[in-house]
Amino acid sequence: MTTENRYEEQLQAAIDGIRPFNEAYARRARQHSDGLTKPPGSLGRLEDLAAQLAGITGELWPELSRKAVIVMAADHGVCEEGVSAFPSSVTPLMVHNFLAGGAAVNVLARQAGAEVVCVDVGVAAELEHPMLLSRKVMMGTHNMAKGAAMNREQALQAILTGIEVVSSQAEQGVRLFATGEMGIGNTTASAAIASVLAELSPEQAVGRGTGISDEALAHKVKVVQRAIAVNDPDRNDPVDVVAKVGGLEIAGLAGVYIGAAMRGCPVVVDGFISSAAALVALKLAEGVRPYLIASHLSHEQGHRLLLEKLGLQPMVQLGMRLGEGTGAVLAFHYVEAALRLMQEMATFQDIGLENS
Ligand SMILES: O=C(O)c1ccc[n+]([C@@H]2O[C@H](COP(=O)([O-])O)[C@@H](O)[C@H]2O)c1
Ligand SMILES: Cc1cc2nc[nH]c2cc1C
Repeated sequence: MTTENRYEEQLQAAIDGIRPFNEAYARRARQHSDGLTKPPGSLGRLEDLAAQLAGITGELWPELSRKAVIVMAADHGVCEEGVSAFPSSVTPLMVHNFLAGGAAVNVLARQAGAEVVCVDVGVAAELEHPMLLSRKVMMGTHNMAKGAAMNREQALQAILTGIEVVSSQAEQGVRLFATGEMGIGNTTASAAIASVLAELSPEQAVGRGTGISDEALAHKVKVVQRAIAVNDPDRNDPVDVVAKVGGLEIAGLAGVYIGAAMRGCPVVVDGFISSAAALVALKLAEGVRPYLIASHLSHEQGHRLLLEKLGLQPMVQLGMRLGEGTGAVLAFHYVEAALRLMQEMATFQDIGLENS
């Protein structure tokens, strides 16, 4: 059997292993929240979140205090087309920053009591650090405007890496995940994926990323159009799409969603890139859907339409467009709030009001 076939089989086995959502527990959580000392439904999305968490875990108020953001890092050959405001050399510098604890995501993770797990799935520089998970599939992708970003085997390897990282974290006791990424050029790859898999036009999907000019934005649209024309990705085959016009960190994050669903763990989706990865995961395995929690609406132009296509509703809009998992880690506070309300609020029965 070829390596590629072996990877295909491993991915299929993971997809087949996704745990079904427990509707009965979601209903029980709703009954419980209706009995709490508030008008029914008055805690809005927090009540939906509590019901979702119960359905995911099969527990009324699950213990989710061990939490981690998985930050997948990789580089993009398409950067040679001039699609980002920053050079690819920033990617390894930011990986060092994550490992030293100095990036925005580190600050927000410390505040939320979460671990930052940094994975090199394809940074175009040699990286070594005791805290870095070195899972390099290749030294950055090829330029998708000229040919496939990677081959199918590499895309499968990156997806399996995401599944493996989440499984190992879950085995170490982590129960709540967030997705994050670092990769100069990855809004171009994400826009191409959104164009093909969510059927957005490149004009709708392409945004300013790290902050490009009007002129560079028009050029970035053309680069995405060219990448799709040159590679002709098969929209019915998400692995083909992420291989030809995607990125290693995006494939890795698709694996993170599948791995979380296998392990019965909720996973909070960050911004535009993390949402493009969620789209790949959902096209691979619809069973991932109930495990996804959208966090924020990114300032990146295509994010609103992409979330609509995904059927996900973000909790907040803060004008953020950083990535790294920053928006998702902020949303850990809402997850914890939903659980604490369920667990700590008095019921009508407690205060002597039986039939509210
Ligand atoms: O998460 C988002 O919505 C988001 C929006 C714009 C930019 N980013 C981050 O910026 C980098 C990609 O931007 P660019 O312009 O290089 O494609 C990458 O490291 C992302 O984490 C992230
Ligand atoms: C400095 C910097 C930090 C980032 N974090 C995520 N993407 C980024 C892009 C840049 C340029």
